[in-house]
Amino acid sequence: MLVKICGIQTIEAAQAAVLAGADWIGFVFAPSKRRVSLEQARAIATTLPPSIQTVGVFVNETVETMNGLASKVPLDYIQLHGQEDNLIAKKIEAKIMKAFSITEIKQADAANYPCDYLLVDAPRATYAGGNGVVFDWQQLKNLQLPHDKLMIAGGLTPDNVTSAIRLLQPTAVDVSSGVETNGKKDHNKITQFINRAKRKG
Ligand SMILES: O=C(O)c1ccccc1NCC(=O)[C@H](O)[C@H](O)COP(=O)(O)O
Repeated sequence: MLVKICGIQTIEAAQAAVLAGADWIGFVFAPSKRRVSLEQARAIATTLPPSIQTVGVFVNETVETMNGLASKVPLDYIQLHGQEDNLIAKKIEAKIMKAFSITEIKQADAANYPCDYLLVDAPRATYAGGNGVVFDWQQLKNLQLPHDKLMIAGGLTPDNVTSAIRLLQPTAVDVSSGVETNGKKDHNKITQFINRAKRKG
């Protein structure tokens, strides 16, 4: 099981994710309480070992801005978290995670989207993502999405991640709010989440 810890804003939180065995850390460049600047993301990225990959999260951003940040941070993946169409994805100069809200996803659109991972998230709320809301997993189970590209998110926590994995059999899981305490990344929760997702300890 691959794990992405999203909304990283400090070197300490990034190191906790690295130590716990995360596969990706996410930097949010969209409107969010977790938004980071290019400089913040770059300062964190320079401390990372090659074992972990970086993801930049964007919502309906211009291709020029996304490709610019991908080369400057640098970013291994761009996560398209808005209503970006296939043509946008084809112009991205990084690997791609495409996020779909469970209320907007259409099976054919998702299955044909040119991306490395299909991320299914909860409905948009205050922000496009990172709202800590669980959706009805049965709705996703009813869609026929390729399991080898499937990533799930939306209100996952150390307590529910095992059940979500058992039911949906994704390749990867993604979390932000569920590994925070009082709005800050909680290193113990990061470790617990990753251990449970990867069935360690
Ligand atoms: O995390 C954010 O603040 C955010 C804001 C705007 C767009 C996307 C955002 N996050 C994207 C993610 O990949 C989150 O990990 C995902 O939405 C799950 O978040 P959560 O429900 O808080 O675990």
